[in-house]
This record gives sequence, C-alpha cells and structure tokens, in this order.
Amino acid sequence: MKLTNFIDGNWQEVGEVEYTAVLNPANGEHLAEVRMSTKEDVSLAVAAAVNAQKKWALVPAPKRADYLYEIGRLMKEKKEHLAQVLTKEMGKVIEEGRGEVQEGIDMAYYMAGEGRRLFGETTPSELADKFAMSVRAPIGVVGLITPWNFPVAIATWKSFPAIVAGNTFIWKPATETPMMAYEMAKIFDEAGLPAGVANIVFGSGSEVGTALIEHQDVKVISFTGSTETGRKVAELGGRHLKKVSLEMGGKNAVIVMEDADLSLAVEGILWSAFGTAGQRCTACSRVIVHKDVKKELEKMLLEQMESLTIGDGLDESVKIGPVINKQALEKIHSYTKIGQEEGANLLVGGNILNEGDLEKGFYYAPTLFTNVTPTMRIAQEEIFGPVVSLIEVSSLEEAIEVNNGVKFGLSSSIFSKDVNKIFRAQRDLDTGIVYVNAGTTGAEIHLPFGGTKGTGNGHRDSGVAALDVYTEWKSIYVDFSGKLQRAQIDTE
Ligand SMILES: NC(=O)c1ccc[n+]([C@@H]2O[C@H](COP(=O)([O-])OP(=O)(O)OC[C@H]3O[C@@H](n4cnc5c(N)ncnc54)[C@H](O)[C@@H]3O)[C@@H](O)[C@H]2O)c1
Repeated sequence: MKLTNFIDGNWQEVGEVEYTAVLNPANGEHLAEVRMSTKEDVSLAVAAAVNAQKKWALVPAPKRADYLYEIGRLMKEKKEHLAQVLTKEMGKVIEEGRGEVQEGIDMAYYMAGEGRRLFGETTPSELADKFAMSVRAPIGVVGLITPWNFPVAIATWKSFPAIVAGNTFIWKPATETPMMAYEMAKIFDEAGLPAGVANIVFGSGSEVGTALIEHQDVKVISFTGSTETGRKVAELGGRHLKKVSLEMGGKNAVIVMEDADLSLAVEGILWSAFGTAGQRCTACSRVIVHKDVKKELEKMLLEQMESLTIGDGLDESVKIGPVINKQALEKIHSYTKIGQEEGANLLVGGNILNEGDLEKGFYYAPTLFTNVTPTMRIAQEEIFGPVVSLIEVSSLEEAIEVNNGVKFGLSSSIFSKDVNKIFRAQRDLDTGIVYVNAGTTGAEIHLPFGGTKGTGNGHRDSGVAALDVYTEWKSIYVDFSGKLQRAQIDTE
C-alpha cells in the first residue's frame, strides 16, 4: 500500500519523491510505503487550506460540529479496524490501541459539543449606551506536528478543536506511524468534510515540519514531541512570529508514602511504567518511595513484574508490546548501562530481548533499578522505555522536592491515605497533571493536558483550554448612544 498525501479532498502529490517503508515493530512485517513529501507538497496543502478556511469560518459553528459528530460516529463504527492498524504500526497492545481510538471518539463528541458553546463574554462598558463583548475568532490555517507514540489521539486533541473553531489544518504525522493518519483522511472524506478543511502531508520533520513552520500562511503550529525537537520548533516559530503550542517530554514520578495501600500502588506503577512499553509522555519512570516501605514495595514490584507478558500487541494476553524501532531499543539500553555506571542497583531486566532482531520484534525487558539518587541521569532524563528507578526519601517534603527536581513537569502521582499529605502534594507538585492514588497515566479528554517547565510553553491540549490555541480573542464595542463617547475621558 502506498500512502499519498490528502490535500484539498484528494489523494494528491507533486513530483517524484522517495517513499519510506512502514514496518511493524513486533515482527518486521512490511505494512506500507509512505511518501516523503517536499516543500512543494506543503505549499499545495497550505493553498488548499487557505482557500477552504475563508468559507469554513462562515459555516455556523453548530454546523461545523455536525461533521465532528459524523467523524466520531465513523470512528466508532471502525473502532476495531483502527485499533488493529494502530497496534500493527505502533506496537502498543490491542487493549491500549482500542483505548486510544476511544480517546479520539470521545474528543470528536466533546468538541462537537463546543460547536454550540464556544463561549465568549459580555462585559459592562464604562460608558452609557455602549455594549461590550469578546468572542473567540478562528485564526486561520494551523499546522499540526505529532509524534508516533499516540498516532491518532494527539491529532484529534489538536485538529478537532481547530476545526470546530473555524480553522483549517495541515497535519504532519510521524514518519513511523502514518497509517492512522491515512485512515483518518479516509474518515474525513467519508464524513463529507469540505475539501481543504483537513489536509495531511506525510514526510520528515526537517522537510515538511520546517516548511509548515516557515510558511507565512500557517498561523499556528501545534507540536507534540520531544523537548529537543520542540526547542527547534519554538526557535523557528519565534523567528516567524508564529503562535506555537508545545507539548513535550516528561520524567514522571509516582510517590509512595509510608501509609499508602501498597498493592494499589504496585498496580498503578506497573500500569503507568510498563504500559505502552514505557513510551508515553506521562509514563512513570521514577518511583519516589518512603524509606519505611521501600523494601516491601521493591519485593512486591519484583513479584508482579514476573507476570508481565511481552510480545506482539495483537495477542490479547500480552501486556507489553515492542518499542518503536531499533534506535529506541538502543537508546533504552544505553540508559541501562549509564545507570549501572552511575552506581544504581539493577534489580531486574536491563536487556534487549531476541537480540533486537527486527523479524523477532524490538523488545526490551521491563527494568527496575533501585538505590537511585535524584541527580543520576537515569533519574533526570527521559528514557522513553520500560525502565523504572526507585528513589528513597524520608518525608513528604523530600518526595516533593525530588519530584520537582527535574527539568520536566508533565505528570505526577501520590499514593497515601492521609488527606493532609494528599492536599499538600497536589498543591506543591510542579506538574500540569497530578493523580492521587492512581499511576501517572490515564488523562481524560475533557481536562487540560500538558505540563510545566521543559514539558510545555503554557498551552494545553484537550479540554476547553485547547480552544485557546486555535482562537483569537476579539473584543467588540457597540456604541448605541448616537454620539462620540471617549473611553477614559468621557467617563467623569
Ligand atoms: N506532552 C505530550 O503531550 C506528549 C505526548 C506524546 C509524546 N510526547 C513526547 O514525544 C516524544 C516522542 O515522540 P517522537 O520521538 O515522535 O518525538 P520527535 O520530537 O522526534 O518528533 C515529533 C514530531 O516532530 C517532527 N519533527 C522532527 N524534527 C522536526 C523539526 N526539525 N521541525 C519540525 N518537526 C520536526 C517529527 O517528524 C514528528 O512528527 C517524547 O519525548 C514524548 O514525551 C509528549
């Protein structure tokens, strides 16, 4: 199968370009060939999006929302097929694949509801016989750049608020996972979305991503990916005075206090640390544990880790799928070596399975380090794999300090039965998301999603907050006094 761009409602492309193979990380199966587009493809897509946006902005928002209801319905109808494609190209286990598709469906219906809200504000004027209000106006054409670890959900967090608010978009998915974007293009088409509202251009970040950021007609860039790439996107976007929304990496921790329900904590840690093979931006990669329960927690984690089955995510009994590619496998393994060199104690795992052979799948053994100190690199840097570091602390204050002592600020969690500790923690943990008595993963689409420090630049995906990325506040004053009234001067 050849994956070509979806531009202006057609599968179109210009010129002769290279195609790259899309491979199943569980077994090396050749799934498709994806177009490595050029700047010319981007220009074509932007022109279509600019043209479509003029008409789309004039469609009443509740009518724009009707398309989202239809997109949601189609996603629901095709849920199992979409989940299967997702698991094949990305590797996450099928249960999680279904969950990710469900997230997209939820987002479609949630943002469709916004079509009948998109609330603005009415405000009293300081002058008599004058009416004042502010409304959300669309910005124009938006560029969406997404990572491979959530091939569909993240794009729905961005594209659905964008279109309900009257924008059109160009989506550049990750090269590793273009098949879900292709499936979504088919759904946009089937839902009857007007040509040019949704455009998809496949290709590399350096070529297609850069062209989107540099194009003067693309007014907003919404990026999710690593902090390293996000910095480049922000720098280039800044040079072009572009609104840039960044959702980037994480180094998320679960805090386990001395009074915690340890069985629950173990369940939460396993799900958040090893689900998606640790390749979630919110994955738990540090466990900050009170010294009184450290030994017990260690023992329980080791026991439970034995039952984690590893293999092809399409097998319903498997709990951990492959990591995305060879490069990721090697990066994860390099961190195991770094941890050992730093003096951390490797309790279990720490090895590449099946010699890292593509045909046998890119699997990494679930790994647990203990006696990790907060400044070690394995406790500071995003590994993005099934590797967890246990850090011992003596108090809640110390736990919070350790949690906050990294350059990221996405998600954190605390297990405790003490209401005072819980409320202090939710106030003092410097992350965009805080869980109490649950792991670090499991965000719901109607709440803002994003983080502080190296994780983000103040914007949020999901929730109503996402609309702030794709709308401009417009203030409107209507003077019905019949005379010139000057603000600040004629108010005496
Ligand atoms: N905070 C969040 O919401 C969130 C969610 C999921 C993943 N992530 C993060 O994403 C990372 C994993 O994803 P990844 O490996 O695909 O990230 P990545 O930064 O390598 O790539 C992300 C996207 O940016 C594109 N890109 C690469 N170079 C570019 C450039 N110079 N200009 C423009 N675009 C460019 C890529 O092609 C891809 O589409 C992890 O760090 C993870 O924490 C964050």
